[in-house]
Amino acid sequence: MPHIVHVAVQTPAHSAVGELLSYSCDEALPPGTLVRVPLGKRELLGVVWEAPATPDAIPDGVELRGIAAVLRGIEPLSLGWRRLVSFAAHYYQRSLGEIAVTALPPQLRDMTPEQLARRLAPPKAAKSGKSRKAKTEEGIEKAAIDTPPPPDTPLLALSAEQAAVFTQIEQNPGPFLLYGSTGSGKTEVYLRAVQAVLDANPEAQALVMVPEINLTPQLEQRFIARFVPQYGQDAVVSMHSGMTHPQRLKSWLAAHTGRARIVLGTRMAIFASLQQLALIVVDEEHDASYKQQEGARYSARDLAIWRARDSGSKVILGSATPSLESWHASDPEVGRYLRLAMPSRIGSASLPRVRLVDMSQQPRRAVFSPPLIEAITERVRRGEQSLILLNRRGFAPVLFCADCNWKSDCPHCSAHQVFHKGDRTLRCHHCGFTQRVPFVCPGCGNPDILPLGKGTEQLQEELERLLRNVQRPDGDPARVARIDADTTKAKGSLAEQLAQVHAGDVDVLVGTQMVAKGHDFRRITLVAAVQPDSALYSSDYRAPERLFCLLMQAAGRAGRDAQYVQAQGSHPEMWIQTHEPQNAVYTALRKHDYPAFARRQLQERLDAGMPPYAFQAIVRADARSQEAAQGFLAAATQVARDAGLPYLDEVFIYPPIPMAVQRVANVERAQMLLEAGNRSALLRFLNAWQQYLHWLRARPEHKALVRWLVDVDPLSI
Ligand SMILES: Nc1ncnc2c1ncn2[C@@H]1O[C@H](COP(=O)(O)OP(=O)(O)OP(=O)(O)O)[C@@H](O)[C@H]1O
Ligand SMILES: [Zn+2]
Repeated sequence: MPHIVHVAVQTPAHSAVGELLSYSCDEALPPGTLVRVPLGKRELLGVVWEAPATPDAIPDGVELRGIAAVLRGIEPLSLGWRRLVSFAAHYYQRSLGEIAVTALPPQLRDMTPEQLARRLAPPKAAKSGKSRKAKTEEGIEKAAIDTPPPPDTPLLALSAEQAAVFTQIEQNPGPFLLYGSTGSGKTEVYLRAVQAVLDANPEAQALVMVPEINLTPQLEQRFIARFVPQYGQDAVVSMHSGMTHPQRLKSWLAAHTGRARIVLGTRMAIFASLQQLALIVVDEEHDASYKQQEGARYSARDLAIWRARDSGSKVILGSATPSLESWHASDPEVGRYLRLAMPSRIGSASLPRVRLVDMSQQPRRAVFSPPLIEAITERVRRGEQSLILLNRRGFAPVLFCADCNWKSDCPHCSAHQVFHKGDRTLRCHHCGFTQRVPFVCPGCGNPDILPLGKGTEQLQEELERLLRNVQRPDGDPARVARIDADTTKAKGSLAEQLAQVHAGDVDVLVGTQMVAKGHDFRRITLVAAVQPDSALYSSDYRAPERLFCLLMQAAGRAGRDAQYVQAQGSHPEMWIQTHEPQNAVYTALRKHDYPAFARRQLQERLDAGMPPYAFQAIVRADARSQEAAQGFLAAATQVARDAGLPYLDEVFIYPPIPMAVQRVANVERAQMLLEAGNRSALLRFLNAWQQYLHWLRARPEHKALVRWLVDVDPLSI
């Protein structure tokens, strides 16, 4: 008698197809088995979710299609992994199949059992020339194969603070929030914690997550240097979207089979199949890149907490500027996480002195105040490096005609096109629409169109001009470099540019937030934020938190090497040019007082009933017109009321509003905020609401709707 198996498949987004699809099969397939199943005219990858052990009679009149193929050779995915996927699907309001299939390596989706078998076959004896081929593969492969095995770096003696924290991690179950200053040596604590779990159990695995792997090549290198000599090349694998599909499959298989002991990855790595998981590290846990911003909008940091608890692993969240959520959870009175502090920098390095420059007292229109330029000049002359931070790339955010008021608006978005001087283009940073810069004003023919505002390109040009007569100690002219999304498009270029900074080839580095986080620069003694104020006027209640974080992380790049600073007789400084020197964000920053900043912010959140004291979700609608987008949201609210959905009385639904950037690529966007004092009420309501949203979307009166989506625990509203 045939068996019935229930399979998780990725069905077309928002189709009305249910969670699991049923197929017939001649054998009993254990749950977690990878299969290929027919769906319509296609054949898709699926995961057997439920399968009764004894054959079930197929009810009369029901006809089931058969499983097309079983991907043998891959051990079924564990119950733990399936629980994680189910939880994520349920929590983030997506289908099981979508989460399950997107959590698997892309290459598996199109592989026949034969192709997979070939892929899994043991490699033939290495032929000469093979190592050359390996060069084209990136990441750890490359590092491990191209370069001789890294020497086992001598173990650093832990600082007293590191040692105390390490002991706490050994002796407590966690979860831990490692609140360690910039340069306090958090990485070494992670390394020791990983070492401890691997030592304790010869099969144990650790998952180490970073926000963006390309931004932290140093961390990757430290893990390779520490663990590859001990456990071999296969023991450390990466997982991130910059890898090729074959490379991702390779890492995934290594993790799934247990050959990999350490997985280093970005948010996607949270779904790695790790049967012996014993420790999860989430470095820079405050970073917004842990939240996926399309498709299933999951938070890898939050899933890390869930996964650790479910699998009995330890979890360490680390940051110098924790998210307010994690800070609150680690409040001794709340006690959900154990807070571990490392307030001091390694080697008695001190945090930079913060200097606020009141720009209302400076020459009008100066991008760089004269005292800042003087301070940078001095550092160049002494051979020290400076870092200039501006979170806006391009030359100017908009071009403008003073005669007719023409502005370089994007024809497809409610946003300006940014002027890029390097290639003389106008580019929309929302939809990517690019045009040549017009020679004359398209509105009135005036030849004098002006750039308005500043971007990193302009800062670089301005600095080159201001420092043109300044010499480095070797007599060469000062060198100004820029690192942002525009200069680092080519593969490997970021690593190359960072290497130049580390080598001392650059005196002044201009960059966006890309250069502000994570890097262990050794010779930077001055960091300056030239125009940080705009974030103070944002309507998003998280804007001050983001700004404080960014500036504190940026400050953390200065004066990290105590010996160097002392030998130079230098004093690390963080400069902030502002029109609001009295703003609480800056006064807290001045004292490097994250706890004071957090206390004030949390009080405001408590008073206003905002997260972490309340729980939010956003429903967004994209449509051909703003009216249609808002109409869908209004109808969604109405249908929830008409149907008397459970927990509706505990959820506050705000009216629909246009999004801050209302139109992108000719699509109008609207959103609606939901708030509840209780997380499970919000979730239960959303779960009950979902089928109504699908139903509504299929109605003829909403045919102008392009898509709708739910974002649970949104990061920006
Ligand atoms: N016990 C130690 N003895 C000597 N040097 C150490 C020790 N621990 C760490 N270091 C060095 O201190 C520097 C800073 O460490 P690390 O980069 O881990 O800081 P961090 O806490 O992650 O800072 P950030 O939050 O700014 O990324 C590194 O160069 C590291 O090699
Ligand atoms: Zn656009």
